[in-house]
Amino acid sequence: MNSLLSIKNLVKVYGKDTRALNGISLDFYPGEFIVIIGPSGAGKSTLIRNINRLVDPTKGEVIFDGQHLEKLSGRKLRKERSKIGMIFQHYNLVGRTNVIKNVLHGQLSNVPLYKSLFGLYRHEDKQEAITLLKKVGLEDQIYKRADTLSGGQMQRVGICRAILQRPQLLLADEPIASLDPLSANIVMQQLHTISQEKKLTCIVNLHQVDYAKKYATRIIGIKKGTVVFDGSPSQLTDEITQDIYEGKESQLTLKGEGEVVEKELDMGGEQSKRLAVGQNNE
Ligand SMILES: Nc1ncnc2c1ncn2[C@@H]1O[C@H](COP(=O)(O)OP(=O)(O)OP(=O)(O)O)[C@@H](O)[C@H]1O
Repeated sequence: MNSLLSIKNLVKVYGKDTRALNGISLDFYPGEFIVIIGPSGAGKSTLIRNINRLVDPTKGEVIFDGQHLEKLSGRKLRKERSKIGMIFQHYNLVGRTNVIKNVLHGQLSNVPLYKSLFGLYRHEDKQEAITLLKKVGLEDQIYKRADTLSGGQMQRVGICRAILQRPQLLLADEPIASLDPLSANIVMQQLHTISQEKKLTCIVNLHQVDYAKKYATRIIGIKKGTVVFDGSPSQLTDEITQDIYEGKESQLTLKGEGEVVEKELDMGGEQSKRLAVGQNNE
């Protein structure tokens, strides 16, 4: 099967020396529900944000639907981006606007500006927005202002908005991190159900390993900007999980040419150790 998204030797360095991604290569296939796990600072958000170019890669390739996204800009980039839906931790809704209009914003890239300004959305889009909102149990909230909803309800609106965009790929950056356990479970369940129904490829960053095991078709473990696990939920043993999360929180920094230094953040900040650097690392 051809991959929908292929990432090759992706490196991201923030500022002068914060190395968030350390040369990641991955292929993602149609219909996969992938959960990315890893400790805080591992590079999960950076990886997701490099895919849709919310963050620009320092080096490497992001090939989506046959296009090199790292090389695109302007209209071409916007066109490819419109095929990638995004769900954010803090929902990113327009609070003073009602729920259905927030969902219809998902279609903005396909609607001429003057139409969106006057709220002239296509009938079929409105119908689909209502169907989606009913599906996630928000039929009574359709005309309420978004900022009157609970966090869990807001995230379900976020899911509907991303789906109405009719994407090929759905990215979710810690979609349940701000929710209570009950709301988190509902949101994960609905995200999983809808993306499986629509046969969407979904990449989700999560801190909760139990949800990863429950919903993912494939789990990727990231540690210090490197893939340390890539397999099925049943292959993710307690030992491997412990290995991914064990150790002190640390940050990779660049020192001079080709030398990476790992700084242990919880040891007063100053204790560093030199790492062996492979051929592919910069
Ligand atoms: N905009 C930024 N500017 C500078 N450094 C950044 C920026 N964003 C992230 N970083 C750094 O890059 C590294 C990876 O961060 P990232 O947010 O991708 O990790 P994460 O695994 O998503 O963490 P968390 O689970 O806590 O959100 C960290 O060392 C972080 O401090």
